[in-house]
Amino acid sequence: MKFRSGFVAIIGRPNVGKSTLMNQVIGQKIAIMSDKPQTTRNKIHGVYTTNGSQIVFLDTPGIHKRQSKLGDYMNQTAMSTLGEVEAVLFLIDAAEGLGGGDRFIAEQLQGLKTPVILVMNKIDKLEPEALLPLITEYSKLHDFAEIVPISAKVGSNVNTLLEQLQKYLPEGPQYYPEDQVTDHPEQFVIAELIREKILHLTREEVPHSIAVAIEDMRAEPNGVVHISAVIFVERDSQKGIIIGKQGAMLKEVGRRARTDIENLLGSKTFLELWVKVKKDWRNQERVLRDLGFHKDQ
Ligand SMILES: Nc1nc2c(ncn2[C@@H]2O[C@H](COP(=O)(O)OP(=O)(O)OP(=O)(O)O)[C@@H](O)[C@H]2O)c(=O)[nH]1
Repeated sequence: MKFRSGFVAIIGRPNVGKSTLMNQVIGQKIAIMSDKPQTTRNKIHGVYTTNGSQIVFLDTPGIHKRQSKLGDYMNQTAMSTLGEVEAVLFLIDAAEGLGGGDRFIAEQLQGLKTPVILVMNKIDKLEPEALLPLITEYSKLHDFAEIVPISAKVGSNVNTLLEQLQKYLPEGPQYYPEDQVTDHPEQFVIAELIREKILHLTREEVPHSIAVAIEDMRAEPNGVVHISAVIFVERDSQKGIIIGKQGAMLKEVGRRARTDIENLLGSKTFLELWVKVKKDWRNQERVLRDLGFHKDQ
């Protein structure tokens, strides 16, 4: 049997469970999960390899209505990906039902030749009898190639989804070694781990308008990895919240992030965190580029 391989894009509103699905498929914590929308901002390749096939997942940022220049970048990155992949997984939150956000995405899919699979996620939160009417409703949005209800969190029906996807894979090479699950540099994952801790710990007080940049990362001769990271916020008040009373919040962010980073790297880590205010960074194109967002990525 010939080897089959291909690229599959995951799209959907923020918070529908794209990262959770990616993690369920790959079985490792690479995409970052949070209860706050828009935590996934760069494309993360998750690679799923079996004996006869390989699927490279592109975890595209949430396609949503334009709000700022950052929103623009996210949309463009996502849309340009869709024409180049074997299939698109359009994830929706079945527990929330059909709303303006999903309709907006469906509109963007008009004219797209790539097969789109509607993945109805979070069915663990749904009464079984609610599923069929929901399928009927969503079917009107687009001519979907398949409709697959799943629970990414519990893992139900995820295997069926993977089996369905095999159909769309052409004969092709094994792009990545089978033990590789992501092609993102460790530094990106580390920055996202730090961001995740801040979002979790500060809850509603700090919006998702924070960015983390790894300034320096090197292994000391004794094997300890020294990492220096800067947390960018938009306002002095946000800086105060992240630092906390006598630095307590920043210390806790660092403690939790370090634990995860040590697990990721498999070595002892010294983590240094700085907080800087960059006013209105989300609307400054140059700053966006400095932080690694590119329109043509
Ligand atoms: N009950 C339930 N919760 C889920 C399921 N999948 C995801 N969630 C939860 O939904 C929230 C958002 O999940 P994420 O995977 O971060 O969502 P996302 O689409 O990657 O979000 P962005 O990165 O903002 O685009 C988390 O709290 C998940 O635990 C599911 O199948 N069932």
